[in-house]
Amino acid sequence: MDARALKIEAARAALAHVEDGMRLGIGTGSTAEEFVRLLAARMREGLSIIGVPTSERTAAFCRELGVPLTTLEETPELDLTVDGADEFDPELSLVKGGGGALLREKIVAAASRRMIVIADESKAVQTLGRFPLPIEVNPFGLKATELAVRRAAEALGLAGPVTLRMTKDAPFVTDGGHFILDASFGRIPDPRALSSSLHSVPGVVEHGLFLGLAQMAVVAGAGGARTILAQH
Ligand SMILES: O=C[C@H](O)[C@H](O)[C@H](O)COP(=O)(O)O
Repeated sequence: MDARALKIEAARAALAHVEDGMRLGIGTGSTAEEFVRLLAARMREGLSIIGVPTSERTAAFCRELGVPLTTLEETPELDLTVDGADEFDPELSLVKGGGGALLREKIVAAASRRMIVIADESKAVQTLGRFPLPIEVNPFGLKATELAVRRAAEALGLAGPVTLRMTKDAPFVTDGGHFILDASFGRIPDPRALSSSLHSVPGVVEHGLFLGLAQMAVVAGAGGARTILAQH
């Protein structure tokens, strides 16, 4: 199976958990887009849901395919969020934000009763940190915030390049108007400690560690899709 087929497989398995009338958080990224395609097809057969998109990109894609959308202002409580991840560990702690949507993704996941992660086996790790951790920061005071992030990480024994995410020749700007620092710490043995440490840095808007948010992952590999349930 090629990479796209695996994403479709995971998305299809997650779609089985979507019920008529659900208020859905709809993730961002290439795997989430496969979910939107399948969701739209199921809706053409009669399924009725309302979705809250986790990014402008997902919103545009949903509109293109006719998936009805609402906002957290109108619908502040959701039944289920289905989203991709950049990596996940055996406890279903995640790193997200490779596509820059981590802030809205986290707000939407936190507003949902359940979160299902859809991924292929390449995203599975024993310890988070192989994928550089995206940290969303306010553009004001960028250098000072970057320095404080490095110091916060160093206090936990973490080090490595922290780089400003760029598009061609300008900083990448998130849907919220912020920048992203990608922190290559290599290994994050205590994600909870890093999470609270990063949250204490003024200028850090959010980070891509999703802890205790996902209840389930459907992970597609050569032998089909397997389900992982979180213990929390
Ligand atoms: O900001 C982007 C999101 O966190 C994505 O869910 C994540 O990057 C995974 O994307 P993909 O399914 O394209 O690998």
